[in-house]
Amino acid sequence: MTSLQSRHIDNVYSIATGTALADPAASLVHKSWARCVREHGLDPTKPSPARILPAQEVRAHQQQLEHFLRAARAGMEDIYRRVADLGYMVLLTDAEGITVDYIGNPAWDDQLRRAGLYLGADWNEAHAGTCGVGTCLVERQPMTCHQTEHFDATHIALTCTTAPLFDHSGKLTAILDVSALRSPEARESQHLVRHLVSIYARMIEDADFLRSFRGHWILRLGTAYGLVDVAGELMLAFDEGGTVVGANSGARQALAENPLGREVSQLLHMPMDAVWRVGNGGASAMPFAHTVLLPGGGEYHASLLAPRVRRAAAPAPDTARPSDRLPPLARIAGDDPAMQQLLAQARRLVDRGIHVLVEGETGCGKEVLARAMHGASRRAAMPFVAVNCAAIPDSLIESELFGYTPGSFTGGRAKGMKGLIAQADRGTLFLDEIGDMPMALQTRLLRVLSEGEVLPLGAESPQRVDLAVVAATHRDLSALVAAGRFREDLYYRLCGAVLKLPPLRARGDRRYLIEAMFHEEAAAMGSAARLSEAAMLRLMAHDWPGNLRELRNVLRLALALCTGASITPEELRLAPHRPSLGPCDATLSPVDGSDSAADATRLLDALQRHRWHVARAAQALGISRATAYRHMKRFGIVAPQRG
Ligand SMILES: Nc1ncnc2c1ncn2[C@@H]1O[C@H](COP(=O)(O)OP(=O)(O)OP(=O)(O)O)[C@@H](O)[C@H]1O
Repeated sequence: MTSLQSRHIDNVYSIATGTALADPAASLVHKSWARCVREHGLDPTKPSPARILPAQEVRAHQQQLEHFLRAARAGMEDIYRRVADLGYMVLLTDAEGITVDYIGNPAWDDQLRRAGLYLGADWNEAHAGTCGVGTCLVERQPMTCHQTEHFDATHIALTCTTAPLFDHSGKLTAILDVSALRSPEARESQHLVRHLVSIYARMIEDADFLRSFRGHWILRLGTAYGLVDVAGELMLAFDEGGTVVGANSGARQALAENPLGREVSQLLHMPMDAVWRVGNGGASAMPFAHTVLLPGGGEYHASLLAPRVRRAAAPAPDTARPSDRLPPLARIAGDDPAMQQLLAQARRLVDRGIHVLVEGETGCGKEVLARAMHGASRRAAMPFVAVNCAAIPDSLIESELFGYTPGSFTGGRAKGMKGLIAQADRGTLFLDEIGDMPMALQTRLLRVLSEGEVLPLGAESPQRVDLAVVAATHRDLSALVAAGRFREDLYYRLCGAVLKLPPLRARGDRRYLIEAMFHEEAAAMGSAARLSEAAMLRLMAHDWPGNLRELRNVLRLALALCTGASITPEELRLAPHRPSLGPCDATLSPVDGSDSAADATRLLDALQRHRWHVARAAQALGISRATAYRHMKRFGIVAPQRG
């Protein structure tokens, strides 16, 4: 033992046992010395050699951190390149203090191994005494343990600088350590190393964070505008519903409260559409950067990273607009406040086992909303089955919905048929025009919803079904209940939550809708035509009724007729606003006689022009097929017999 080691042992002994006064400046170290003696039962007079675990045990520790080690390795190699010439080596331990990776100069292999700066070395304070790794594990903050600050006299030649690494939930996962066998005596010589270790610890954490949440949306916030895309200091990962599922160290520190499970919009005090627009570029002059003020103070620039796993699996076509990358629900509206409120509500309902009723005028996007809720849910990969209760003749609706067993139904298929309800099992059942469902079937549907079982016609035992149900109506269902035409118990069962979709005339995001529909129509037609700004302005200013289908038809027609590179206002066939063939219910919304006559003529005319193809005629009129059928019934229009 050298005289330096003897003096060191005396010093540690007197401070750790309280016979000498601890130095407040070295309080972290002196606190640890006391801990080593009192809690870990270590004896400073008996230095012990470094403990290296056998290879098999090391592998078990490495396996626990398998994915993390890959991200860490890249960071370790990078930092090693910077410090190798100065005589340092780099090691990484797990949360128990076991060295799971290391990089050092192979020429010093023996010395490094003896000193414990080696793979498998156990640097837990309980065994190794005060040291960079062990004490950092206790204190959870970057630190330097320089030479005689070590507890064990074996280690007093070393200098070790460490920083803790945390996972997305704040759990300590590893310690990054940069150590040297020899170093200048002055502790200050390690300042720069300390900065480097802290920076690389954050970089490794963030690389691991980005890897872990590559299937999620990641909002990055940084104080330097030009750097936020490459190095967001704060990162929040969230799902399509806007719920935070991960936060990096920077975000956890800046946000004070635990962000996990909170809604990103609440946390940052910004509406969800503003969060999506960060990724979308919005109308901002700075396409990818937006400013966010954190509740606790501090102004940050933001950038939004879309999920990369899904994009790799289904690459977006070149023609995709930025909004095509948005989650399903965010895609259906622009910055209309009422729509944003409705979408926030819809997001909260997804995957909650609550049946949803969507109310809105005909053609205002009820099915589009239902599909988006399905797309945003855990059921997205399962079927979305849309049933238009008004379009299926009363005589068929029962067998279509519930299915039937072989031979149970005259005129049915020999093999029987799986009903639409069973087809929607584990997915979403969309019941459009629910107000048109016959009373007898309402009773059967109620049983499906309350018992989660469906009984096909002719079957003896029911089948279990797991359904998310979205029902839609353009009628006032509560009035139908009051009129005794809709079962009250079914009404309450269906409207676990009611979403009221505004009509087109009330929407303030027309530019967004027009762009979205134009893009879809142009892509479907393979057209490269653009919509001129003048045409866009004309469309935005038009006195639209409630129906989005009419808008789509105008765009489709303009694209079909367009001969140049862009569509001019003159190429838009905009009908003057007139009452369209609207809801049709004699008791609830009586239609004035003259309008009825005009409606009947227009409907007949459209049906004849489209050779009695009801769907096409309905499309030309801007109404749904179901609405067309209802009006046909109402006016007594019957298709001529074929053949
Ligand atoms: N957010 C949207 N973006 C683009 N197109 C939309 C959007 N919402 C609705 N549409 C279009 O408007 C038309 C009508 O939408 P949808 O069928 O969802 O309405 P609906 O209310 O279910 O109609 P109905 O009452 O007739 O059943 C469709 O062509 C649809 O693609």
